[in-house]
Amino acid sequence: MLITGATLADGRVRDVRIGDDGRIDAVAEGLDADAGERVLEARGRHLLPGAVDVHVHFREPGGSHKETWRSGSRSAAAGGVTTVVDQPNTSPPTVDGDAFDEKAALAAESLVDYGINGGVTADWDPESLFDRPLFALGEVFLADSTGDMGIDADLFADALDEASARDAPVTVHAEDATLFDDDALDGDLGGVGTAATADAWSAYRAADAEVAAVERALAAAADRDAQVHVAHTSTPEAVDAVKETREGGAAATCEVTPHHLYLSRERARSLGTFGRMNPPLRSEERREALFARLAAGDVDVVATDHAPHTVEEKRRGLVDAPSGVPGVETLYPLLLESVRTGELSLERVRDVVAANPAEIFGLDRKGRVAEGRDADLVLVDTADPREIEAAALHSACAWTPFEGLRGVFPEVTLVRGEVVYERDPATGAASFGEPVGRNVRES
Ligand SMILES: NC(=O)N[C@@H](CC(=O)O)C(=O)O
Ligand SMILES: [Zn+2]
Ligand SMILES: [Zn+2]
Repeated sequence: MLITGATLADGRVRDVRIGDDGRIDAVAEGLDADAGERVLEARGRHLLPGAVDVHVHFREPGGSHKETWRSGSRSAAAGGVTTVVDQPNTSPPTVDGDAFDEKAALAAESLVDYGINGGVTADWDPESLFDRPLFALGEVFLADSTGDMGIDADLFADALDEASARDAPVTVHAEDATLFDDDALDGDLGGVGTAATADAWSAYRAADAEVAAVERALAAAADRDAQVHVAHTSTPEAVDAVKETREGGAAATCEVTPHHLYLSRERARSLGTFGRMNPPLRSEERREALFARLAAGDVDVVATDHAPHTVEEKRRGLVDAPSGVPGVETLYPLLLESVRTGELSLERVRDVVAANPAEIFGLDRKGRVAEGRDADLVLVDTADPREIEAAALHSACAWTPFEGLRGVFPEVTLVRGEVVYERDPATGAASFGEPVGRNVRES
């Protein structure tokens, strides 16, 4: 295939040839189509690297009423995400080789490339996990979240040792449950769907509880020479702690989610229990400070923590509703809208969703539009925003916390040269390709 006249993230206008092996053959000017070669005319549109979303929950095995590998990967493809990394809090949890194999068989339904993370619980089996093409350890839960996989400091230290011995990164969910404010959940919470409910959750899983856990996790990892990636940092303080640790010479990176960048307690009042997630939404002041760090280049990765639950589940009262919001399909769209409005540079967005996660996790064929890399590509008209509406998205959970915000959505998404998603710009009609996804740790 030949893609002609595309604008790259750095502003260069180039033709891009994709070889039969699904890799980028050439990025150059003035390439001519070979006989029989498919040509994608891209003039006036941007060609970006497919996003590498290192934090999704596709729910299989065990939660297919919330999401499946098929529905989740369709949602990813429609949002320009070409690689996803699935987290271990499924049922059964991915804590040993058998559970890994069960998940890997289901992931064969994926339209996009994927990694499968291994989890840590009291009865995990590192030997059999690392025997498999494991992506990384994580998310290792330092407090309970969906799946109740919270572990103590000793087990976390063991996990760091096991990972460090094999040069495997460790993604950590850092909150300290001993610092949660139980009083926040007492009294009248105002009922389902009200501002009081979401506010109570944010007060309960307090910002300090995250910052303390992040600092401790960074220190424990540095002591053991382990590579640590802090998932979903919701506070500017935690982002700063990661940056300082890295400047001190340790291998530490942070990730921020779109919901912590675009929603806050003040902005998401109407979400009620639909706005409950871990770590929770913070104040508008903290959100702005987090966004400023993204713009300044202090955020390493933006990943979604795509955590679908059904509308029926999210409608339960504050204490019973599960934590988590979907987001894999709106990652690139929200960030590209911020490019359109001048808040972020396109190169920054490319780096935090594609180039950086690929580099941090050692995916040397992903994350860049360059010769020799996999042709995981997104074609998008960056001047054409649409209103985000759940009805037009593809997650099985059928709702979005970003309803009504604007997003810039892909027209075409390619995984190793195969078209996995195409949207007719005139009618908006979506069509999907075959499940070509592969485990990125298998060559
Ligand atoms: N973020 C969440 O609130 N929920 C996630 C788990 C997690 O990432 O902690 C889920 O799997 O539902
Ligand atoms: Zn988490
Ligand atoms: Zn998660």
